[in-house]
Amino acid sequence: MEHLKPFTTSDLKSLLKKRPKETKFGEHILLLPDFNDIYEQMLKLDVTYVIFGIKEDVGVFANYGNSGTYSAWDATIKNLLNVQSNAFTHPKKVLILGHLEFESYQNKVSSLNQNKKKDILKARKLTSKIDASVSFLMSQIVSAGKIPIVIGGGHNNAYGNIKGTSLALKSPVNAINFDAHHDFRAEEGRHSGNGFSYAFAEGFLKNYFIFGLHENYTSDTIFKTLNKLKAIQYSTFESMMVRQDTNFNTEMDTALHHISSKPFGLEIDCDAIQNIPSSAMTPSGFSVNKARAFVNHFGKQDNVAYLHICEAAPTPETETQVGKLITYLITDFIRAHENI
Ligand SMILES: N=CN[C@@H](CCC(=O)O)C(=O)O
Repeated sequence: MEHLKPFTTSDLKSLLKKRPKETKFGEHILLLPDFNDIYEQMLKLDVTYVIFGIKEDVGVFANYGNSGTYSAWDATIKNLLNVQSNAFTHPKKVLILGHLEFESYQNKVSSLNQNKKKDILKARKLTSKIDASVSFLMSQIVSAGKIPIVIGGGHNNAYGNIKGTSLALKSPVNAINFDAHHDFRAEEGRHSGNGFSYAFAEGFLKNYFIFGLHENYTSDTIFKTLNKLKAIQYSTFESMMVRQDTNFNTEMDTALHHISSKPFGLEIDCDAIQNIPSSAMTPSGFSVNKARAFVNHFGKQDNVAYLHICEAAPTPETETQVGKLITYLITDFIRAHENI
């Protein structure tokens, strides 16, 4: 498959840090022996989760955001492989597939200027090409009966995740989004701020819940749109964590009620977590432990169809912490789902 870079045994060897009397996660995960007909191979494998990365920040650029989401996969994989293999982490249930790489698009975008309208349009066209790869890979994994765990890239990739899952299941799907932003901007060409509006308009997304929307970053027009649509519900960060009109657990239950009657995507935007390097880093947001509790709550649902952790933008100084954060979220998800 074009753009898919396999994760190989030599990649594994170079990242795994073995230690006597310990067994690391990476010593028990599965890899594909070759990359011909990955669907057929996945079908035969006794794994539940297929992990892959998306190395891109084209969609964030196309939405005037700060780049860096390209690096989240590399930061994550070196950390994930080196956590412990034990009764809590379930590595034998995991296939590490590899990552989607868009080198020529990334190079192209590095020569574009966000202040030029025509350059933004070029980046939006490239984003829709990325959509095609993401949705195809997602549809292959979901059709093979597995749960994709998708790491990295901008939130534009929610579109490909939802579309691919919906095509595989031959039905629209629901989604829950832990996010400071609605990502329901106008259909003005694809970017990181309109993955859900495109998926909704095209009939791939049915019920959508935005959890922890920041009131300062949602326009009046968008609030009117969201309030008009029955299929969309939201709770704001301020209503839970500042004014305390409601609370985190009550809102998780409201959200669950809205989305869990059919297969749903679990979308975690790292810009909802306080002080995490991301495309829109925030000094006011949910704690890491709240994010972990959220993943646990939705990860343990029968109908969860995939997990996507996106928008983290690590630097060389922060990559260990970001990799560790994403690893906690991945293992929380697997642990919750295994204990259903
Ligand atoms: N949830 C993420 N959202 C996008 C868009 C934010 C916005 O459009 O305001 C991002 O940070 O890139």
